[in-house]
Amino acid sequence: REKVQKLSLVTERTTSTLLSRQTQMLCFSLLQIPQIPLLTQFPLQVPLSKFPFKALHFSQKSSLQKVVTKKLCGCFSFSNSSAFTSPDDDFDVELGRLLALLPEEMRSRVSEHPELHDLVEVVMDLGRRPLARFPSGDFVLSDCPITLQDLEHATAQVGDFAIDNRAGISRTLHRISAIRNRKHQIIGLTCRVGRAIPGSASLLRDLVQDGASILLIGPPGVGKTTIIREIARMLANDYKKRVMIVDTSNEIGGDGDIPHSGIGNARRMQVPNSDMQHKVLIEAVENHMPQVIIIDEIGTKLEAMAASTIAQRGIQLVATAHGVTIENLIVNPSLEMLVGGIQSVTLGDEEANRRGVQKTVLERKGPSTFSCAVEIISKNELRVHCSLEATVDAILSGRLPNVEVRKMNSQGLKDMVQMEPSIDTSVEKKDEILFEELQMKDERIASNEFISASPLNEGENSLEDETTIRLYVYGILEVSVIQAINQLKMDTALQLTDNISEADALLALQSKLKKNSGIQAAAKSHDIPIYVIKTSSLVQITKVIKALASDCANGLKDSRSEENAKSLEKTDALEEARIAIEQVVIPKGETVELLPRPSHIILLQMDFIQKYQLQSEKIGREPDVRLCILPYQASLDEGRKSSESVGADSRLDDFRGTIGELNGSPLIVDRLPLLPD
Ligand SMILES: Nc1ncnc2c1ncn2[C@@H]1O[C@H](COP(=O)(O)OP(=O)(O)OP(=O)(O)O)[C@@H](O)[C@H]1O
Repeated sequence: REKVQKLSLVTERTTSTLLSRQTQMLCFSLLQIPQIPLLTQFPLQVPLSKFPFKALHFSQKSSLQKVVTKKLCGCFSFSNSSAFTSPDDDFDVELGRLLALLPEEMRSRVSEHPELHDLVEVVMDLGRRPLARFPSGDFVLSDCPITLQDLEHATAQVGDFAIDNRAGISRTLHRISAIRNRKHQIIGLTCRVGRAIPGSASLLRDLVQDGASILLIGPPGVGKTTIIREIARMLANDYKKRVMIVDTSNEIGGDGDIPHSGIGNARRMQVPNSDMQHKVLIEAVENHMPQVIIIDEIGTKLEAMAASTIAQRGIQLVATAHGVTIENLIVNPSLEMLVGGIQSVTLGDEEANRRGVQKTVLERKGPSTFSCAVEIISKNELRVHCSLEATVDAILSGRLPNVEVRKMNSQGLKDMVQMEPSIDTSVEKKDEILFEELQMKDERIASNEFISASPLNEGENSLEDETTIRLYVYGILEVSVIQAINQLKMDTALQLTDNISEADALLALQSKLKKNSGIQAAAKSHDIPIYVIKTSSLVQITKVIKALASDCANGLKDSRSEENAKSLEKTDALEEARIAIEQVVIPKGETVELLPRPSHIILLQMDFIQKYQLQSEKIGREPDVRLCILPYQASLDEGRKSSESVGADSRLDDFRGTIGELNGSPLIVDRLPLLPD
């Protein structure tokens, strides 16, 4: 009822008969905009019969308010119209100037779009259908392809295109970028809607206020210029700083010689062409005594050097650069200077050992140009590195940097999450982890290498502490692995070992492992599962350790323990056979009966005995089946065949005779066989 009463106030000055249903809707909507009380104070000079609304269909209240305001500003003249203006009104007028570049049909299509106020760009390419880009997606503005006349109509209304093929519309923030053919004729236009958005930098207010030099990084179109413009305004108006914008493409301060109100009291220097940006930067410092310098798009080494020089003079610097993360800058030879420069340092043996790293490491060369950096993820989310130097150092040493994730919630309030260097839990995929479990081959068991090792001790050790996983690391910095283990709070459950034979798992860098067949063979012979990562980043290491831990929880450790126990039994059985042969069968020519063993171990013992060219026989019934080593020479081919032909329940005396009959070989060994090497 209250609203209806207000409505009557609004309509009081009009003739009620002129109020169509739509007009009533409009007036009703006006009640929701803050300027509505003012409206009644202004005599309307245009009869409402000329009211231009055909229909109103707006999805969002805010859009509705803006459109209504704009329509009123555009269609009526008020005796004191300046009292009625607001930033929204200004924007609507500016948006109108961009839309004026478009042919009539396109203009009306885009004007009717419910997301008009969020319009990002209009794209016009010769011979193609024009597109309007909204945050929600692209929208075809006309089925008629763009003609040369359409392009000429648009370009005639904008300023001159500079060497970077960008132009603007005077006293607006829009950016018109041209695509040319080989004859330099314009055949395409990207018309970017520029807008000053108060509050777009509020997530960074604390840093701005503290006088931090801030580098904003983000991909094209993410909103860097919009934020930097607001920072310029904030510093100049709210903190009363002397701010100078070096405005290379006139994007921050808008086209024309009078800067846009969006930059507040900040001053702006134009740049004749982008190659001159670094010179204008220095000139700004030398001639205009700024406390703050704002630069959009540092892209070349010269610009980076100029920025670095300015920072050294104690001037607060706020700049943008293309890229997604700090790593992108570190690996960019033109821009690495912004993060302090990177150099390769060779450490002495002692220092490398102390740090637990390779001898050649990457280090930051000097102080970074900016004190902090901000990765712009989206218009509402930023990743803030409060100490850029600490971040760079962390990245270079393979650690995760400290980062604050700042978000704007739906109420426009700041949400802040402090991220300690930790695991990237969003990436749980195991696909980058190549897990390979290598099987022990039985033939290795009978090898001399196996026998000459001291597996009994190893077995004892591995059974000592069943809960601790021992990890052998190859090709990866041990400090990084230790850091990952500590982050996962697994330092008691997982320990590194230098001895591959006592390891439960091998963690290796894929490229390094491929080149070292020795390590692969060692892992095979010790039956160690191999976990491989492609890069030795902390995130990868952390993921692989989590995978290892989960495999262990699912039985790797148990199976390893079983394997160890099995391996121990095999070793024991072979050692028993060796001692029997070397101390009794050969020197004394006597038969030795071995201990009962499982059938697969008995097979290994038979193979082993065969290497001494001796005969052996199985005796007893399950579970007491055992071997007898006979002091008879056997041919390698026949040994096992002959022995297997004998029933397990035969008695020793029986198969002595049987063997004699089968082979017809002498019962007494007349020559000692050669011992294995
Ligand atoms: N907070 C915001 N809310 C709504 N629109 C925004 C916001 N920030 C930026 N925009 C819009 O997004 C578009 C791209 O913004 P802007 O030009 O600032 O991006 P940029 O990162 O500087 O792009 P480029 O790297 O191509 O210069 C513009 O149309 C701008 O008006």
